[in-house]
Amino acid sequence: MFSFDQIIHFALLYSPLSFEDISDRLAEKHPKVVFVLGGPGSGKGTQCEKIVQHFGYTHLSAGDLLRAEKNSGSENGIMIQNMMNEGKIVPSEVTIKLLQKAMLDSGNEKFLIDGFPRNEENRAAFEALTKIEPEFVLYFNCPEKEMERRILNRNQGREDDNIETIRKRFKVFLESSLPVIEYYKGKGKVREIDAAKPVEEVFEEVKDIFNPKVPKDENVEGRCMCCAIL
Ligand SMILES: Nc1ncnc2c1ncn2[C@@H]1O[C@H](COP(=O)(O)OP(=O)(O)OP(=O)(O)O)[C@@H](O)[C@H]1O
Ligand SMILES: Nc1ccn([C@@H]2O[C@H](COP(=O)(O)O)[C@@H](O)[C@H]2O)c(=O)n1
Ligand SMILES: [Mg+2]
Repeated sequence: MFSFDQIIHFALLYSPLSFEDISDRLAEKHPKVVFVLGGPGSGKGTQCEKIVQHFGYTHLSAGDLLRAEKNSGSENGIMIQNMMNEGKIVPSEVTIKLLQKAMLDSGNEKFLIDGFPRNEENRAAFEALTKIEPEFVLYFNCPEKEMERRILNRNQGREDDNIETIRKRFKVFLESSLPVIEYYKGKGKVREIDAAKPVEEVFEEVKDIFNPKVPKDENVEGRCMCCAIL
């Protein structure tokens, strides 16, 4: 037998549901979304895997979804391949539809959306179509030289992990993605992390964000529980 989520998945794949239909179904789930941003190679995917293990989120990488769509032989495949090879940002409606499908498919309500929104068009379109406001934005800040070193050592067979495309991706990050981070800074939503440190040290900082320590109440410190309550 198929689960409710599987039925929704097939319905989305094989019927021309509008953005409004998909958005309504998603809104019913009241999803909790964290955007995960940072330059190419800053460690977004690496840290997302760890957050999933510790905090029960579903990780959705916009880049991974686009790569899967390209490989599926979809009508958008060639366009996605060309954009990725140039480090350019794929039109928002393509990426948002993939994200929405994946969110409905997951059966979860907590999502790490990695590598999205990548530009102002992504941000505004997602907000308009889904009406979802992120809980916060996790920003992995890392020097370009370190990101370049990491990507060139990644060895995952990604076609865009070559020095020519890497430089283009850095340029797009500076020109189009940083302004999105600034936008969310203006709303007090950015949690910035020093991503140049080793993986486990970065994750220590990440954990504090997802699992904030309860601050000690100075007035209560040093008193017994009954005095503290009084
Ligand atoms: N803190 C770290 N220190 C050293 N290497 C790291 C660190 N974090 C990730 N890496 C390595 O750097 C490479 C890039 O990491 P990852 O794929 O997580 O980056 P990303 O931000 O998702 O990149 P992209 O935007 O290109 O998808 C991987 O090979 C990963 O193992
Ligand atoms: N919102 C997005 C995210 C990604 N892309 C394209 O995918 C490439 C790889 O992305 P990663 O996050 O996996 O590095 C990226 O360079 C873009 O071409 C996109 O178009 N829109
Ligand atoms: Mg990644």
